[in-house]
Amino acid sequence: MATPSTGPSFHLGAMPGQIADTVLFPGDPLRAEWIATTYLSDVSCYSKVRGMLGFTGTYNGRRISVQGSGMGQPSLAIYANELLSHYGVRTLVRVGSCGALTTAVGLRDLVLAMTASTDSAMNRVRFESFDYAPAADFFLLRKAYDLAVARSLPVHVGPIAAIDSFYSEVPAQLLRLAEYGVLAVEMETAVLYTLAAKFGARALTILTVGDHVVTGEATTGEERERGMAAMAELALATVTDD
Ligand SMILES: O=P(O)(O)O[C@H]1O[C@H](CO)[C@@H](O)[C@H]1O
Ligand SMILES: O=c1cc[nH]c(=O)[nH]1
Repeated sequence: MATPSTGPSFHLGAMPGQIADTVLFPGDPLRAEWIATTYLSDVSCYSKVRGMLGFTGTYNGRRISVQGSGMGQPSLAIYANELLSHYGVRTLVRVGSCGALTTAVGLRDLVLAMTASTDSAMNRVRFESFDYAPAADFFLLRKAYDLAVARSLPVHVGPIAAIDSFYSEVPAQLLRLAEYGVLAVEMETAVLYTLAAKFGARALTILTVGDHVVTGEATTGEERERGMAAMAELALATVTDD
């Protein structure tokens, strides 16, 4: 599907130029609104198309946008494609929630996703039988890790899994992934890293543990919408600390 060459893209209501080259990218559009209104100055909402809110403002003098991606790889891929190809975005930092797969990672800890395995068909279609390995931008990852350590945040770096089914029919598969060192599960990062690579852009996923697959602990919906300050502040520092 082509997107118009001028004017707004198919799924975002912004004119070219209204979106910054650096975008924070939460799944939840209300988390996007919370981050934008809490941390950015001179904020304007550039898109409400389908309720997938997007905002641009400034942070420490730098122009930053915050865009909801929706849940799952097909949804995120629509917005990532348009941000990268139509609006010239160069840096995407997903700020999401995840389920921890190991007791080494606690509720509310941060996880920086080094790689993202997936059961999604999106890359199988793209690469046919070849198993592509979606990976974070090394420099964003290193910056985020160093800043997290300097802030004494509970941070973990490692592989995650981006799976299509929140309500998995094969929970044993999550245990198998954990045996192979996968720290956490969410639903978007494999295609985010793939599309950033395709467009020569940088991407990183920073996650807050919102529930624990092993212990059954969980945060509230309210906290997943507006209680992820450490993650939002780390993401903003990562993209503005040169
Ligand atoms: O909190 P967000 O960023 O939406 O991320 C996680 O939460 C959603 C599932 O509840 C999925 O999108 C998953 O990846
Ligand atoms: O995708 C997700 C997000 C949070 N918790 C999970 O178990 N899965």
